[in-house]
Amino acid sequence: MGYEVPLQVKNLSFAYDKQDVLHQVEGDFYQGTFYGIAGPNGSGKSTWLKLMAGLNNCPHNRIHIFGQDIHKMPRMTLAKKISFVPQMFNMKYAFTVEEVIMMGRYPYTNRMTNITQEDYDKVEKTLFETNLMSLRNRHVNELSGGELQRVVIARAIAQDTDIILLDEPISHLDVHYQFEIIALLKEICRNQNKIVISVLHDLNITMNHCDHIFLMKEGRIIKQGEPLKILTEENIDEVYNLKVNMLINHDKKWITW
Ligand SMILES: Nc1ncnc2c1ncn2[C@@H]1O[C@H](COP(=O)(O)OP(=O)(O)OP(=O)(O)O)[C@@H](O)[C@H]1O
Repeated sequence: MGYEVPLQVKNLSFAYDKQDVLHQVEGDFYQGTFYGIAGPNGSGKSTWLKLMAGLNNCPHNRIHIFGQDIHKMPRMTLAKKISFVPQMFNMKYAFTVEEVIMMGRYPYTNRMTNITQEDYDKVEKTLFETNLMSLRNRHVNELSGGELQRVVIARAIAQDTDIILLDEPISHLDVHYQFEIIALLKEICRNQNKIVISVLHDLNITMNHCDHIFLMKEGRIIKQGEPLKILTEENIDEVYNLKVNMLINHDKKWITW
């Protein structure tokens, strides 16, 4: 089936039981582009991301991935197209870091019964890229929150999908790893031509690193576009009810309050 937009969301509304949470959300997503979704708590960011990940029961004909309705895609086909890094995760079992990253290869290994050299190579490369070599044999239930977060991001990278969705991926990371993970996501996005979509609360990171952002409020997209045009003092006041100042210094922009 033909398509013009690799990932397309059209007129998407969604409710949990009787509570309407998303209202006519729309977005076109292209490869090689890093997208941010920002907005206040409870504005529907995670719900939208979960619908795009196929985790919530998506209405028919609202999300198309390479021309196919996500609603009709078999789970394993979807798992080769989209990886998802959730906001909350707990790892109760004593798997090693390396084993958890290998779990990202699940869609390619006939449910882990046929792990090939390609899968081992991919895991090795991911361990290196995400700076997790020194932790590879550690048990994930004994890691710090930040270390675990890097492992879950690494698992998504090893899954090698066209689309990577992340829900606040840097919230537990110190500034060094925040920088490293954002730089890695941008590099993967550019060099491997992926669509990366991340919910981000840090407006300065969103401003300086995303190519395109969606600003949400109460289940609606209020504005979308290039960060510098969207994260204006007026728009931030409208969406967050907060007076901020914008400082622009050469190629860096800072929002302060
Ligand atoms: N599983 C659920 N069942 C019922 N209501 C839910 C569920 N998940 C979220 N909600 C509600 O839907 C609304 C949007 O939640 P959502 O998690 O999508 O917002 P968010 O913008 O990601 O918020 P945050 O920034 O706090 O993570 C909220 O009112 C929330 O209480």
